[in-house]
Amino acid sequence: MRNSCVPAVEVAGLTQRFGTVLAVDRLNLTIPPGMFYGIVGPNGAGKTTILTAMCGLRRPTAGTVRVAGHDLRTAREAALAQLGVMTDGLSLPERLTAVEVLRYSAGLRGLDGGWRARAGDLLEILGLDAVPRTLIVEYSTGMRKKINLALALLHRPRVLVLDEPFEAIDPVSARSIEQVLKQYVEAGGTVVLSSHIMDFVERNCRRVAVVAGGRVLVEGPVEQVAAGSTLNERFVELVGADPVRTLEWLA
Ligand SMILES: Nc1ncnc2c1ncn2[C@@H]1O[C@H](COP(=O)(O)OP(=O)(O)OP(=O)(O)O)[C@@H](O)[C@H]1O
Repeated sequence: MRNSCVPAVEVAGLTQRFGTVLAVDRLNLTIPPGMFYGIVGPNGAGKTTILTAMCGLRRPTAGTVRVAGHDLRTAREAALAQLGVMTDGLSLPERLTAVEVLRYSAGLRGLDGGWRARAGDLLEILGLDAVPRTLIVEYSTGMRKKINLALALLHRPRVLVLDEPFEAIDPVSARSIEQVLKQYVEAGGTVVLSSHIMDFVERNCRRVAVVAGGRVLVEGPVEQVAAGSTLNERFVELVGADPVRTLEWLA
């Protein structure tokens, strides 16, 4: 049985330096299980860096990350077993087809035969079943995103970490992915995602963290963070948007 008291993800004092750049600054986040959680922020805010540390893809300068109670430093294997990850930085076996990649991943993870039915469902929902012979190397950006999502879900992880899941995804596929994520959360899974699509975050996420300069500006239930405006308006207000001066040379 899943322990509903243990946070799905707990980030404490997370700090990431890249030379002189302080990308994440002593960040704390606690994400309860069964949560649809959004991280938003302007370009360069630190979202990808936070999610990368959350998935154990980079060892942070300081701080700890626990996934379903397992510390990524001291119980890495147990923590990673709970995670499904979709981020652009992951490399794929380029000379395989979608089914072959999924079979390869199922083998690496030692999954039982149930993976085949799940793979079939995922490929159908994501529209990748229409190109069964296409190699990954021939995939478009959006198709790569979709196969990464299928790989992230194949082993039925407890926590799904998605960096910009809708970037380069067409609107029809985006709707399918949104429905899959909703089902996943309804079934008790936790989604943590970064996005610039405020409508999506407002529609689906129960809690949101607005980050800038590697720090959390505000965090809480989406309606509370939006504080009577749309999330988009509140975001602009929090992050600060200077008026754009007139560019005479455009005339
Ligand atoms: N590998 C790296 N080496 C050096 N600096 C990095 C590296 N990765 C990120 N940074 C810097 O860290 C800061 C945070 O970057 P990050 O990619 O996490 O932001 P982001 O919020 O995901 O931005 P975006 O919305 O544009 O994707 C930026 O100043 C960026 O230049």
